[in-house]
Amino acid sequence: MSGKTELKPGRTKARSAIVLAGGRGRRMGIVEKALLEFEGKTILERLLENLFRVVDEVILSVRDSAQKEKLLPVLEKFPSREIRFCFDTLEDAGPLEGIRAGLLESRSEYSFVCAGDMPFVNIRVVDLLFEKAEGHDTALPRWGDRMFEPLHAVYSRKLIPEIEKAFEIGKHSVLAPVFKMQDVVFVEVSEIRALDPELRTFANINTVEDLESMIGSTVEKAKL
Ligand SMILES: Nc1nc2c(ncn2[C@@H]2O[C@H](COP(=O)(O)OP(=O)(O)OP(=O)(O)O)[C@@H](O)[C@H]2O)c(=O)[nH]1
Ligand SMILES: [Mg+2]
Repeated sequence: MSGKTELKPGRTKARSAIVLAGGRGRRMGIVEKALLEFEGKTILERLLENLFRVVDEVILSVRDSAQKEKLLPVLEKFPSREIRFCFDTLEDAGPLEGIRAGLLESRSEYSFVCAGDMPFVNIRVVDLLFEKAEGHDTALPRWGDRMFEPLHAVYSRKLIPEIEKAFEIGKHSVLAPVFKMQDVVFVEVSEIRALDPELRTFANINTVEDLESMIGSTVEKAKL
């Protein structure tokens, strides 16, 4: 473990992050959303910069090696960081397959999972989720009774067998295996708001207009 992270320099337990990037960005017209660029940086570069302030390694969960090649140039900006790729086994099975591959690759008991189309992930919120998850199975943000943020949560490795079981019975929703775990800690959005008043940490970009309205300027689409 590097021990170089900013928020908890003396931390002894390794932390990983899994960035899901294997989607096809269909709503945007098939683009690599992680490579959308604004104010001189891609979403992926922003995410890596932020995440490495609180985790020791980042796993990029992609669909295949062709996609890996497209993301590789961003990694050149992080020469001393531990960044690895993992690949889907099931094709087009959605984020749950990406999470499974990521957790299998992770060297830590706990991993923060986020979507690769979240440009504003807040490291203090990530740190809070790791703290809440410690000694439990997951820390899952919750809005009121029914809405959750399963693509912005900390999971223990115990999720892997639950994902396998979900696939066996044809379930692909991320929440299905999460709710099979015994000890889920819910983190209320009101608590997260204290660290990130506008809750930008959860913002994900599904259309170019989403992003342009958030940043108030135009966005460059990466060519495929
Ligand atoms: N590894 C992996 N990641 C995925 C897969 N499907 C979606 N994701 C990722 O999960 C996150 C949430 O997915 P969506 O917002 O639906 O993204 P998307 O699938 O690229 O976009 P649409 O095609 O427009 O639905 C994104 O970061 C995706 O890259 C998949 O099959 N494998
Ligand atoms: Mg999305």
